[in-house]
Amino acid sequence: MSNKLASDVDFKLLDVVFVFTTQSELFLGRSYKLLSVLEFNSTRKRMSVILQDEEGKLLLLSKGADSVMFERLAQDGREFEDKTKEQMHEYADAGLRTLVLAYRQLDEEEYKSFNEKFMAAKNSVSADRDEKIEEAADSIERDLILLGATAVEDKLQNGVPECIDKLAQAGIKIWVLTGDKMETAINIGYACSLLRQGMKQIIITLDRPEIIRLEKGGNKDAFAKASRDSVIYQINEGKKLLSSSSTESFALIIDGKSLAYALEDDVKNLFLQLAVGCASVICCRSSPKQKALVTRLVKAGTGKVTLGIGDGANDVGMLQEADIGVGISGAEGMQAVMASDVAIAQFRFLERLLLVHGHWCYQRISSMAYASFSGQPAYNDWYLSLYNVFFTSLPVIALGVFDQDVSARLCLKFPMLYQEGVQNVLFSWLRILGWMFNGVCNGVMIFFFCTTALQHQAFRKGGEVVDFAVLGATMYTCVVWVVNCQMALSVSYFTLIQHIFIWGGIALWYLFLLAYGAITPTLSTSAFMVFVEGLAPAPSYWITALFVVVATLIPFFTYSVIRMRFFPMYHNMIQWLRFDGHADDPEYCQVVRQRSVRPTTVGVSARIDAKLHSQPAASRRESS
Ligand SMILES: Nc1ncnc2c1ncn2[C@@H]1O[C@H](COP(=O)(O)OP(=O)(O)OP(=O)(O)O)[C@@H](O)[C@H]1O
Ligand SMILES: [Mg+2]
Repeated sequence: MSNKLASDVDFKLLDVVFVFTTQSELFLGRSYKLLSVLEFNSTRKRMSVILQDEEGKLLLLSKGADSVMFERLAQDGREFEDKTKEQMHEYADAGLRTLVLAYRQLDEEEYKSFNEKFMAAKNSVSADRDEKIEEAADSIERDLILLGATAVEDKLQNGVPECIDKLAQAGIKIWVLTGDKMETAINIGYACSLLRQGMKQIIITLDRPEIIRLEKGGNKDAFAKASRDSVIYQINEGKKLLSSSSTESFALIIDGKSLAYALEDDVKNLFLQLAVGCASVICCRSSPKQKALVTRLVKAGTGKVTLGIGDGANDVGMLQEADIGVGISGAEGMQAVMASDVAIAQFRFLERLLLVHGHWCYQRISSMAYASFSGQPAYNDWYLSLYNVFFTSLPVIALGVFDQDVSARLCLKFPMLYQEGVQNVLFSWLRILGWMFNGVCNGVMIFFFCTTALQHQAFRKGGEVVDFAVLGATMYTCVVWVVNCQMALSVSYFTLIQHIFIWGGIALWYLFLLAYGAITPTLSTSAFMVFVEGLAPAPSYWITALFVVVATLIPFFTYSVIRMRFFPMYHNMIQWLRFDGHADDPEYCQVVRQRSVRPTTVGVSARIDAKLHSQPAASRRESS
């Protein structure tokens, strides 16, 4: 970095320039006592110190951005104003970062009253401490005498233009939000190829003669109104220009003062429309808050995903507002890195971060979205172990041992039913796969219903949201209910044992939760007190369980009903006899018999059948 001083700076300056290091020790044979430091921040855009020299003279020395320093000069302190401005333009055009230097002599009284105010502000612990300090500082940093300007070369990091080029090719829109002066920002825009010759620049600025005249006039209201109108007018002009040509590409450059008006509620959408239509957008002299507001505007206004990248404390708001904040660690301290989601060491690494890792992650997450690469089971280990043992096994055993789809009497009455076994219609692969499919569907439904029902809201009265243990236990409750209820739906013949097993299995789950949750947390881990303190007092647990269970049962229930009603198997038809009370209606029984899996060829019934068949078709139809 090279430090250059503006050439016409009064040589008195040499005495003061170096005092900006915080030591109060001596330079050029003089010693100064450092009395106060008015710190820099990106909103103030300036920094001052108050010194006392050997003769006891009090000096306030300030340095800062041109936009704030020039308006703080005294009427008689502007001797070098035009010359300095001219030279600063030159420096900024060359891409250098400029600072304006100014000073003022203070008298004892003034310093004393300032110091009291300043110390009180610094020592205050109220929420408006910063505003108080700012106010105190503001009151003394006035009526300054211009000394000159410095210019510092602020080099782009390696590989920035190439990186930006790659990102642009990837279809990413790039906005530059900087605290720098407009000329410097434009120059840097060229250096990193965001701007190029032949691109039409739409510049929105309040650096216009009529506005400056009003500002000097001192009527604040008139000035604010004129500024606002001017910004709206310029935005509208820009939009007209934009719509007049579809082939040219445009760059929008806006300074901080105009941005303040452009971000007002009723103007911001207009501004966004203009900005979105431009190929590049550069916001200069923006404060940290404006950086954050612009990011929010883009995020909310376009619905696009935003990424903020920055290295300084002035980027923290923006990094936190953006969907993804990337901090660059380096010369400007650690604030940006600490506020970021991802930290990198150099800007150019962003290329690899997005184009390589971004792509891979996207592709991986698309197939892993819900587990997020985690092998964490949703259920406590003991829930899983006891699933087959206590909560769901007994009804299955009861079904396997006791179930009767058709009563003994009907089995005997319709011997053809036996053919279902001989022809093995019930043990088909399709049926087995169908049951598996049913299981998977139920699992998926329970998971997604429960997570969506519970995820984004307060779970209990106190406003607590669900944690993993509560979510797991809720899902498990639904699983136990669904499995047992499906069992109840599949059972054709209820005995007391079936009832005890099915409803007992469900009751056992709650008893288990109570008992297991009551033992020490070292053993019960995530289930500790989960029912007593977590689930039971929360109405949302009971409501969720009720609705999820009913909803999950609907597909199975619908399937069973449709199957039974429209595509009955032979035993289903016989079951109907029981339900419809047709069991003793000989004609109906005859119809059922005729629908059997295979026609009978020998025996008494076959003889009757054969006889029926040999009758004329018309009378047969009658008899049916
Ligand atoms: N230590 C300082 N003392 C006085 N003025 C400063 C100091 N640092 C920066 N400035 C002035 O304040 C302005 C704003 O600084 P800020 O840190 O917000 O942004 P920046 O560093 O210029 O740009 P970027 O946003 O790209 O980091 C600078 O352009 C400069 O003119
Ligand atoms: Mg900076």
